[in-house]
Amino acid sequence: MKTPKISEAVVRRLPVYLRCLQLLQDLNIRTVSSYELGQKLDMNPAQIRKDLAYFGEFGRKGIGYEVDYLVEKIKQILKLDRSVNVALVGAGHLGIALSNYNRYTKEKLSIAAIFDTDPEKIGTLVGSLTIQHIDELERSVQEHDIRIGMITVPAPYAQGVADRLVQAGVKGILNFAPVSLLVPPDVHLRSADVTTELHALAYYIQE
Ligand SMILES: NC(=O)c1ccc[n+]([C@@H]2O[C@H](COP(=O)([O-])OP(=O)(O)OC[C@H]3O[C@@H](n4cnc5c(N)ncnc54)[C@H](O)[C@@H]3O)[C@@H](O)[C@H]2O)c1
Repeated sequence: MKTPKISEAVVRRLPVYLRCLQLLQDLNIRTVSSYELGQKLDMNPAQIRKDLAYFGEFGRKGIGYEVDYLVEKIKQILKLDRSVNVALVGAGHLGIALSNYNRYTKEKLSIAAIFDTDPEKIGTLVGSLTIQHIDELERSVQEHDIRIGMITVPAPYAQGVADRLVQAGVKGILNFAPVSLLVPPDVHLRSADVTTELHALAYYIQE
């Protein structure tokens, strides 16, 4: 099935639905209505129905959505029904924590290679992965068909790492370094930053 081009806002909401539905699966809940999903996610049920209707008629009147079916459909839409290999660059405190989390994930999306420049770290194991020198990046991206790069290096090195990931053929980058990066228009860049989130929260909690 060829999926239609969908807005970024919808692409961002689909993983939220997916995670909620997978929690329902864990509880052996077979069907769910848009109203119940809306309650769990603190979202408008009409918005949820609209988002999901965009990809086909998943729900049934009076029954709602079949959880297993919807999980599979959303995975298909997000292209999570096939393997997505991720490279992690920077095997420091944050990089190792993220790699350890990776070992418990049920998804086909997983960290397939880890890189660093520190000679003391290269050759050591993180779970089942051996930390490789950054110079192995290009070869490894080809070998493992890596599509996404995660950057967990200190800020001054992040742009250089992004450039290498792009050069190697990576099409998505998740940047954790506290710096704005430049990438070509065909590369999707997202940033995750606990500090800016805390700064924004600080505004709301003052007396
Ligand atoms: N987004 C967030 O919420 C968040 C939270 C914590 C830390 N951070 C950021 O994540 C980054 C890593 O933090 P940390 O605490 O893990 O640091 P760390 O010093 O423990 O680890 C950084 C690692 O990057 C490696 N490195 C340095 N230059 C490299 C290069 N050019 N190529 C490959 N590897 C290289 C280092 O050898 C080291 O192993 C920093 O930029 C930090 O500011 C972000």
